[in-house]
Amino acid sequence: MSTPFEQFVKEMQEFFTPDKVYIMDGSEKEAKQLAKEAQETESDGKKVLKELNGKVYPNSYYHRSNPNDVARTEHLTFVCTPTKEQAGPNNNWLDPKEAKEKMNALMKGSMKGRTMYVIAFVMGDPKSKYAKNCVEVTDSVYVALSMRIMSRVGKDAIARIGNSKDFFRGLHSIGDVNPDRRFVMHFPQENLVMSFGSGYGGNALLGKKCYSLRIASYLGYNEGWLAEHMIVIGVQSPDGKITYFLAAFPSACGKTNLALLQPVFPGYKVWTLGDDIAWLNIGEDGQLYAINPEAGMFGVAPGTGDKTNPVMIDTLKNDKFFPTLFTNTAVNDADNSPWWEGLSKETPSDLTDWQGQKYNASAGKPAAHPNSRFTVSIYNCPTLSPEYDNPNGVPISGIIFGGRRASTIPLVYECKDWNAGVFTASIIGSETTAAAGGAQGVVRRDPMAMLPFCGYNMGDYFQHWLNMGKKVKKLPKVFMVNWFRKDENGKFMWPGFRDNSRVIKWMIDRIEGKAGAKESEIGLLPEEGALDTTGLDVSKETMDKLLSVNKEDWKKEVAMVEEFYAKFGDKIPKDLRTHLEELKQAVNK
Ligand SMILES: Nc1nc2c(ncn2[C@@H]2O[C@H](COP(=O)(O)OP(=O)(O)OP(=O)(O)O)[C@@H](O)[C@H]2O)c(=O)[nH]1
Ligand SMILES: O=C([O-])CC(=O)C(=O)O
Ligand SMILES: [Mn+2]
Repeated sequence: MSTPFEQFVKEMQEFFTPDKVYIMDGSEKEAKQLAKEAQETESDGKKVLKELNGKVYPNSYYHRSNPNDVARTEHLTFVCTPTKEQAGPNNNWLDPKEAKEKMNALMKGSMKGRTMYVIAFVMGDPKSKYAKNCVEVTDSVYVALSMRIMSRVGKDAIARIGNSKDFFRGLHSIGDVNPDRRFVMHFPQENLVMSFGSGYGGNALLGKKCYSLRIASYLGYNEGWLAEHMIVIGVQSPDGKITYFLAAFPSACGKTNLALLQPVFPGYKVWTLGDDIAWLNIGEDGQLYAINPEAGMFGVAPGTGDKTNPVMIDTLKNDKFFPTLFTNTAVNDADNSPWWEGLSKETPSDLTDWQGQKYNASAGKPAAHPNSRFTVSIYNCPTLSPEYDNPNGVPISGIIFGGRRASTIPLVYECKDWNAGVFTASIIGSETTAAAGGAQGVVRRDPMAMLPFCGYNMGDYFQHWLNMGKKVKKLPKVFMVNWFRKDENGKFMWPGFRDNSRVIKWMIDRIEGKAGAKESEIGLLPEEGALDTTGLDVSKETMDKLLSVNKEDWKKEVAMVEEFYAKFGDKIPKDLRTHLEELKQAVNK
């Protein structure tokens, strides 16, 4: 008798008709073999991987994708629930039967002439009761290697699945990378995703956004937990105490940077647990606990440098885990190493750009794609928390929400209580970034930084957040931040990056009841002098502006929120409507 896993592999082989089937064991030896294969394999007119200079970044390989396939494609991403209402206005919807017919027509036989890689993986530590079993099949060796970095792949996963039928099924085929034949279809009720026509992270590494956020959020809704677009960090203060935080910012708005933060104050240290996804459960003691289901980081390269994020540079230079991938960066031909804007002050003279052309700086375009990324194991991170693979996760004392906003949102404020925090998170607005295709810099609502990732109706999701608050014993404090406010000349007013530790320090002091706050229309702002600006090169006037509430701006904000809420009709919980009404009155007074 074959196991359900073996039966699934057989079914997939019959469906995709690849020339070869390869079941990954997850070993380093195998990864080296796959990297070799990738350097010999042609896909979309070029070799899948090119080896980079191992003396600069150990175990590093370069991948250049099709220029039409460099980011998530939200307009081609669907949640296929029995009814449209279940998916909600936050998702594109297609009837599951129709979606399958569409995908079957594209995917049947699509692996002819290729190898089908079978990736059994666990999201979360295999010892954890919160971890989930998954299988992805793909015809992309780049995806297979990326999944090895991002999750726990191979033998242990196959053993954990055992004779169970209960595992996520992810079907991925890169097809001919034609955007007209590209779709990412989610079937939450069947624990299934079908993805065709893209090799890009969020579209193709199905354990990431597709499973650990869209499908998992739906599971969490039914099972009483939360799957969130959040980092997990422990912040150690001089007395040795570690305070655990979650932080949710929309894509390309600073999560990875905060996750690897090097504080400016002596005696403070950030311990990294996760940089993109957190699963939140209520522990036996009634507290909120978080695990990071991932095992790697798929991070934005531009802007990452010695000054902004020295810990990430050390991570990329670590030789612990094989391999590290660089996708759509530029290449410095002087030493065959990856390069991107912000890595060094000077642009190297001998660059090949992300599209494989000799770089000409005078054309005014960046050499690396704005959404170029590295894929690196979290075990390479020198600040990895010893609690990272604690099967119970870590107890959370603070939740930070944020967005990218040139105006309106102060540098930081605290929400009065849990429900005010849920309300504040539900109205987050953020300027769109290069992490998703389409126009950039447009303010849109992105509640909890989950707009593109919530696998069900966001009205129900807000209610689920409120319900969780009723069950958690010692509720975390909730904060809102904005690192991206700009002055009249379009310059960032706050230096950001390492200086963000100043804001975190205030939060710890608030949690401990040591720092002051003053009431405002939107929540609690740091009291005069409560935010430590020692050694900071920002004028008092700028600081005051950063911590101010402009009622005219907020009137416009409220109007945008009303418009957003209206899309959900009576699915918006009453409590959130009341909060909105109160905010409206406060800013109109
Ligand atoms: N001005 C400013 N830029 C920042 C700050 N933190 C991060 N950035 C920049 O914002 C971009 C995205 O940052 P990341 O930390 O990679 O974003 P992320 O939230 O992890 O993104 P995803 O992986 O897409 O979910 C990078 O170009 C960073 O250099 C900050 O405090 N201030
Ligand atoms: O996986 C991805 O697509 C990259 C990412 O973190 C995001 O877009 O939020
Ligand atoms: Mn993300």
